[in-house]
This record gives sequence, C-alpha cells and structure tokens, in this order.
Amino acid sequence: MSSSPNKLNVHALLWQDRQLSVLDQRLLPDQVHYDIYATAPEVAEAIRSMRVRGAPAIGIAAAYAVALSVQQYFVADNVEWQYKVNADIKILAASRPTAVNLFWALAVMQEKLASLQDSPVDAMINTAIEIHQQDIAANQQMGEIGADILADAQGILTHCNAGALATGGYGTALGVIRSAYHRQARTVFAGETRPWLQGARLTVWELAKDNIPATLTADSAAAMLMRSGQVDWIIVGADRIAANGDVANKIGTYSLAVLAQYHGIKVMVVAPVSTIDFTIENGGQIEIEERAASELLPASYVQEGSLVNAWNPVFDVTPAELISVIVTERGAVFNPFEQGVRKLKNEY
Ligand SMILES: CSC[C@H]1O[C@H](OP(=O)(O)O)[C@H](O)[C@@H]1O
Repeated sequence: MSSSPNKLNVHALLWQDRQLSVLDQRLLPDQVHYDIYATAPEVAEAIRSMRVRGAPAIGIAAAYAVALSVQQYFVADNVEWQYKVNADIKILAASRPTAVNLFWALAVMQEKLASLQDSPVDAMINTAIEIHQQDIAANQQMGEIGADILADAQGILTHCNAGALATGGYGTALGVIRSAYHRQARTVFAGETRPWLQGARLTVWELAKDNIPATLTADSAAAMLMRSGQVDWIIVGADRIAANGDVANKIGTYSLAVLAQYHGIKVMVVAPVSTIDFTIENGGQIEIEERAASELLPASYVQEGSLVNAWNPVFDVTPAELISVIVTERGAVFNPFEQGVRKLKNEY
C-alpha cells in the first residue's frame, strides 16, 4: 500500500537555514539534485527553465523568492529596499504566464509586506512557509474528497505530473490517487506527456517511490486505452481555472476530455482554490504559454536556416462541459458547466 501522507519523501522545494533548495526536475528520474538559491532572480530562472514546475509549486517557490528578496534588501529606516523588492517581484511575475498560483502567491506576499511596519524579514519568511504548509494540507484534504468520489472505481488515467513534485507536497491529482490507493488498490495509467515528459519522467517515478504501481502509456495510446474499458476516471491537475469552470492544464488534457466524453469516462480536475482565477469569466481569457521550438524539435533540426519549425503550446483549455467534477479543498463542484466555480470564492 502507498505510504501515509506524511511519509512520502518527495520534495520539489525545501526551505532550510534561510535558503531555498530546489529539486532540478529536468534531471529526474536519473538524478535527484538540489540547487540552493539565495536571490529572487535565481528562483525566477528556476521557474522559467522548469527546474521547478507545477502550478502550486511555482507559487510556493515565488513566495519563498519574495522572502529571499526582503531578506537580501531590507534596511531599517530606509525605503530604498522596497524598490528593489518590487523589481524582484516583477522578475518573478514574468517567469511563466499561465499558472495563476504564481500571481496569487505574489499578491499574498505583497499584501503581507504592505501590512508590516518594521523588521519584515521573519514575517515574510513565515508567510511563505504558511503558503507551503497550507498547500500540503489542501492537497491532503482534496485527496480524501477525491477518493470519496472515486469510491470503488478501479481504472485511473492521469496526465502530466500533478503530484508532490508539482506542489508543496502530496499532490493534487496524484494526491487523490494516493488517497484512493491508500484505501484499496487501483489500476493507474500515466500518459508520458510529450514533449517535456512530466508523466514518463516524473509521475511514474514519484508513484513508484510511493509503492504505487503505474503503467506508462504513449500520449497517442489514450484513445485505444479508453476504448479497452480499463479506464473509469481521467484525473488531472490545473494551472488556471476560469470562473465558469473552464480549465487550463497541460497540453493534451483537452484531447483526453473529448475522448473521455466519447467513451463515457468521467473527468476529475483537482486543484486548490489558489488555482481559480475569479477575475476571468472563461478559458478564452487564459494566456497559453508557448515554449521554444527547440524543446519539441530533434536537435538536428535546430539549426540556422532549418526549414523545420515547431509549434509548442504547453497548455490547453478544457471547456467546463467536458469536466465531471472539480475538486478543491473547499469542496467539489459537480458538472461545473452548470454554475461555474464562483461559489468557491472566499477571501484568503
Ligand atoms: C498540480 S497541477 C500542476 C500542473 O502544472 C503542470 O504544468 P508544468 O509542468 O508545465 O508546470 C501541468 O499542467 C500540471 O497539471
């Protein structure tokens, strides 16, 4: 059986001795390597280059980065330091555009900073730690809510990595899979998730570390797998959810949802409320990150004058009508297309 929530030893981020250790996920599963960062621009580059990735993990990393910036620049009786911190916040905000957790975390940290009169360093560090710990608690709550919904369902297909590596710990979609597997064995399939291979390199590695068997599938095998009758639920994470319940997530999620509807398979999206962008009405308003063609092209095509280019959007939007349930730490919204997710709005 999988380990209990607290025993899983997979951490995308570690705060130790006033420094941030970041697991370089580009090197997994071959290498478990942490880099230590002391400045916000270093963390921004770690987010941009996907050393750390996953909507909640990006937000938590940004929160720690703001704390690092305040620690680096704060000077008593002098307001100059605030300009430098604000410049760092702008650098962090420019690192990746789609995951709203990044901007949510920056807003929480800015609000906290504005409320402090003096000696803000420890208060800002504690706020970042709270954001981290709240994310883990939310994931464990969502895990139980999602496992209740699954009941005895056997076959699960997940996409990308929405696990401990993408969050503060435990995971969103993988959190549900962990909690469900903790109750009774399930059959778990993981899509490889080209081109960055979060499924092939991260999800199956993370589940194996947690004693949860998983079967890797090519992204293009999803339709045949669903037709085989082995899948009861598609369970995925999210990077930004619009007020009407449209969901931006890893590229390929939309295809899975269309296939799921055709095959009568249910779709569960698992995300903390910090992933909901209540300021936008629908998924058409979500900026979809396009990454370099070189991340998709074989190296031999990446050369001056090559006639081969690549279109590399790394997220897509799944319309609410293709989603059966959105699970958050504040509860589940079934058939989100009916009323959206506005009822989940609450002041943080
Ligand atoms: C916990 S949901 C994480 C979410 O982020 C991933 O994207 P990326 O690896 O590019 O940061 C993917 O969309 C996951 O579902």
